[in-house]
Amino acid sequence: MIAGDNGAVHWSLVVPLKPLALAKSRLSEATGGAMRPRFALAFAQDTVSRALSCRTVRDVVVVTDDPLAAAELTALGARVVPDSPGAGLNAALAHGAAEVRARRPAAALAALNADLPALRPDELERVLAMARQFPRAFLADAAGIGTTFLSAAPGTELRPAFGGHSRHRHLASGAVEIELDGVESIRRDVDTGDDLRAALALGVGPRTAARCATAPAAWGS
Ligand SMILES: Nc1nc2c(ncn2[C@@H]2O[C@H](COP(=O)(O)OP(=O)(O)OP(=O)(O)O)[C@@H](O)[C@H]2O)c(=O)[nH]1
Ligand SMILES: C=C(OP(=O)(O)O)C(=O)O
Repeated sequence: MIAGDNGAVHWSLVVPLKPLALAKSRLSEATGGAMRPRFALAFAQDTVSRALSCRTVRDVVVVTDDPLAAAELTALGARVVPDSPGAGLNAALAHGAAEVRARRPAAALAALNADLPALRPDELERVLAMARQFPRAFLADAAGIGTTFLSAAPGTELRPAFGGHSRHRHLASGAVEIELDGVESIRRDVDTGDDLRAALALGVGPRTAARCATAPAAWGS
């Protein structure tokens, strides 16, 4: 386990991101098809930028084949690796986790969705502090059906089972559910227009706010 000066674990986060032209398909109705990739990029930029600002986050590895997202997220300080398995979300996460452990076998790592534009660093710090107490731990999404965060302590495989009703699958796999009050920003993934309105109510990062400001009537911003 890598510990900082004050004994805090330093985490590697693995963030999966679909090619922007395909990402956030359920948002099309709310944003229009032409704008949807830009929203998907803004969500990822706000997620990665705020995750990188956490004191206990050592690095963020983004798994994506999208060239624009790769350039923009590299500029923010992320390390981008291609989605070489090309076999969906869980294969991409396993690949990202293997990339982290190839460099640092004793890394504490966690998967984090790229669609958390309201992410607050203080809330992520609390989730990470709780997660370090368990071999594997996860946070359910705001709906209580899916998952937005899954961690693996050093020496433990991530074994991601994201997609659809993943909360149940992660519980069944033995991962511990993190039940903390006041971490809504990490649970608020954005799939639909209603999700985006909920994220805006929590307070989104600057790139998502700027994107919503181009259509204030739709988002009330
Ligand atoms: N690298 C990679 N990331 C993926 C893949 N599928 C989903 N993701 C990412 O996994 C996270 C959770 O996925 P979803 O919430 O379903 O996002 P999405 O697939 O863009 O949304 P929909 O098109 O509406 O299903 C998001 O950060 C996605 O970009 C994949 O095949 N490869
Ligand atoms: C990927 C997931 O769900 P969604 O596609 O609904 O965000 C999940 O919650 O595991």
